[in-house]
Amino acid sequence: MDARKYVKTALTIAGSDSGGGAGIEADLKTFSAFGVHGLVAIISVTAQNTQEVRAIYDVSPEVVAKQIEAVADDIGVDAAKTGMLSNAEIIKAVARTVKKYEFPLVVDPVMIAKSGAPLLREDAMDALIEYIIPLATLVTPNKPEAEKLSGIKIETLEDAKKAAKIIVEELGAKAAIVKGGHLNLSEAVDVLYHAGKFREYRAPFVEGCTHGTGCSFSAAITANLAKGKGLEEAIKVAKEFITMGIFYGARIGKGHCPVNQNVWIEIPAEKWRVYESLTKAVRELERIGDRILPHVPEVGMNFVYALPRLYARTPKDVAGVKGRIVRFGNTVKAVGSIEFGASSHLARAVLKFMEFYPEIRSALNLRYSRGLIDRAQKNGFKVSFYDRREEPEEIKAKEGATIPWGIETAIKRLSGRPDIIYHLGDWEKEAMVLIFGESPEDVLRKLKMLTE
Ligand SMILES: Nc1ncnc2c1ncn2[C@@H]1O[C@H](COP(=O)(O)OP(=O)(O)OP(=O)(O)O)[C@@H](O)[C@H]1O
Ligand SMILES: Cc1ncc(COP(=O)(O)O)c(N)n1
Repeated sequence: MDARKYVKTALTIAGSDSGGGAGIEADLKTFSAFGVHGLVAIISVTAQNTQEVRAIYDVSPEVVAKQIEAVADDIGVDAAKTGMLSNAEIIKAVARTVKKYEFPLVVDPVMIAKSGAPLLREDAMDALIEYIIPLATLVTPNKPEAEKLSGIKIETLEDAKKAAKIIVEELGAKAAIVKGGHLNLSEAVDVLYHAGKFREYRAPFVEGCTHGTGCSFSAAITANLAKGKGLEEAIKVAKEFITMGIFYGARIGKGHCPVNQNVWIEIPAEKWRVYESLTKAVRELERIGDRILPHVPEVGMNFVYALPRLYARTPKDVAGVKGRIVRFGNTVKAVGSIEFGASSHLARAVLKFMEFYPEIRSALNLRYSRGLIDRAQKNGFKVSFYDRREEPEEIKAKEGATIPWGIETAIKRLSGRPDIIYHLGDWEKEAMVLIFGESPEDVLRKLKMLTE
């Protein structure tokens, strides 16, 4: 068995961005996110950050060609993309070299960086059109790039369609997708012209980070082509990938912050870690159920664990026990399975806590008793509380606002991070003790100390 055939490879022919947001760096991270081995031919070194491009140093056309040949001859290329190509001599060398091989080629016709710096010389535009576009399996221009290539002004979706068609029928690309990031529409719509037909890809406009969107989007398409997906399917996956990457963007630097390519694998991986860890802890809780029994509230107990702070935004990002944990004979039992979004109250308590202390991602609730609080204090835990009778009217009137208000009030009351927050209840509201910790294991450790 030759295991090598299970590893797919994608090549990026592009410039390096020292800020790690766009170019070669964005492409490699994207390839990794899709489980594809990344290969590179660096055409230029840029000294760049989120605010500006400070210097550009182009690699010689011969060395660019040699990089492509070195990897294609030995390793093999399942799909390739181009990004920043900088000058006409590099463009000609790239065209001459890729022609010798048969891999699909995605062309991202990078012209100007988000920060405003030109990444393609004015006099290289004709070379791009003459030598590179006809070799493209797909061209991925944004609005200004599509205007330059097609020669028409783009304001509407219809204009974007016309431009995509011109790039295919007049410039000789196999397909073109005009991206809607710079179009003033209500959604981020990209229009593909392929095999004589149009297809639209839509996603909501999201707030986040957009440096390197074009690079990551075209790299995601390339990675999926390398994995053997058809063009339209590869674009569909790339569109999902880029929307998530923008939404959970890496908020670094003082200028345009970069897309977060890690999200694609990090969220599923973290979800699994959370699930495994909470499952183990709930099992342990059931094992020591006899001593927990007296502390189970009338409304039942829950045990929650949130995704890391960057990904924890709503109760859907927090795992808990469906149907809660209840008294059962002489022990306690989880009613349902562990699911994300299974808890509302406790999940909102943890989400609020994480705004102050991002490392505290887990919590469990017990019935209040003076004895528990005394033992907590004896064990050296930091204890705080809130009083529902002090809740402002406007908070009371807002659905779901009491718990976040309570947690914030309790945290601000104390100097330092609480381990435990309690409240004494109110009309028809049971008094409760909440134990917080970094992980379910940490919460269990505290719980054991309180109930020994
Ligand atoms: N705010 C946003 N929300 C959702 N999708 C977006 C947003 N901005 C851009 N996109 C999408 O991201 C992809 C890249 O499009 P964009 O037009 O930003 O490319 P670009 O200008 O070449 O990117 P860059 O120059 O930053 O590398 C497209 O699918 C586009 O629709
Ligand atoms: C090396 C390199 N390649 C491409 C871009 C375009 O990305 P953006 O438009 O997001 O700045 C860039 N800034 N740097």
